[in-house]
Amino acid sequence: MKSTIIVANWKMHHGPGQTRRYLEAFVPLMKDLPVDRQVIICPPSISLAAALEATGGTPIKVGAQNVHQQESGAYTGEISAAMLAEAGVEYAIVGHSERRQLFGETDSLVNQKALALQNCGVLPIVCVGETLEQRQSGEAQATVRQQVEAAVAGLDLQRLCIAYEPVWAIGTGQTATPEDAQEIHSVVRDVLRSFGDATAVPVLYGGSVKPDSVDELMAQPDINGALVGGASLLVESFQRICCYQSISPFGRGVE
Ligand SMILES: O=C[C@H](O)COP(=O)(O)O
Repeated sequence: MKSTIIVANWKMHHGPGQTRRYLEAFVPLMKDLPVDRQVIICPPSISLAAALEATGGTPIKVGAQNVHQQESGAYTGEISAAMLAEAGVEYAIVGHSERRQLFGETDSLVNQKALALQNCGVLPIVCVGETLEQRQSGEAQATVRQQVEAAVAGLDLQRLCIAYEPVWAIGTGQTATPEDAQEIHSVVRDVLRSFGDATAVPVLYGGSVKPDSVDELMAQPDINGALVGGASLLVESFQRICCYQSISPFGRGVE
């Protein structure tokens, strides 16, 4: 796996036509992408085929935003991990806070989804993060620790990404300070150590990442990439995020 992972989560934006137009403009700009970077585009399910076609033969990968935990069955509107794999999708986000808050996804369900993905050769990007209330009551570390412990059980650490996304920073323009983000990332790393080779797992930061905040965030020793929502919707801002200039005195943390 590349040492820095930049993921675009388009959420419910960009249908197939817009996906094609975006990638026609974006893909050529990635010729200047530093070699240590992996860019992953996660469009809505209906745009996965368009994204796969537009990125075919390029280093850009495509990911889904969700998956169902069962192999198949009467689950109207759902998509299985095997279907994603068959289509050529290599990554999938699971446990995004919007799924947890709006669709009632629990830690246990997130774990089942991640296991289903790994069983089909799709790499899970597992999201964790505390709410504002939890942060203000001093429970940020404990919340994230518990989410990671539950999500990672039984998973192969060699084929996993974690994304730390403080809920209060998502879509608010209020990015965590690099120091606050680093503090939680080191907690994530600590939990991962109890499961195996913690250095194998890229830990991404998400929550109002913008072109002008990405450099400092990526300079933190335990931050190995970014999960970008709003700023990934426009080609120009996402290109600037992907091609950020590393100012890290540490180098990247993942080997
Ligand atoms: O998955 C992406 C995150 O929810 C961050 O979204 P945002 O960059 O719009 O805050």
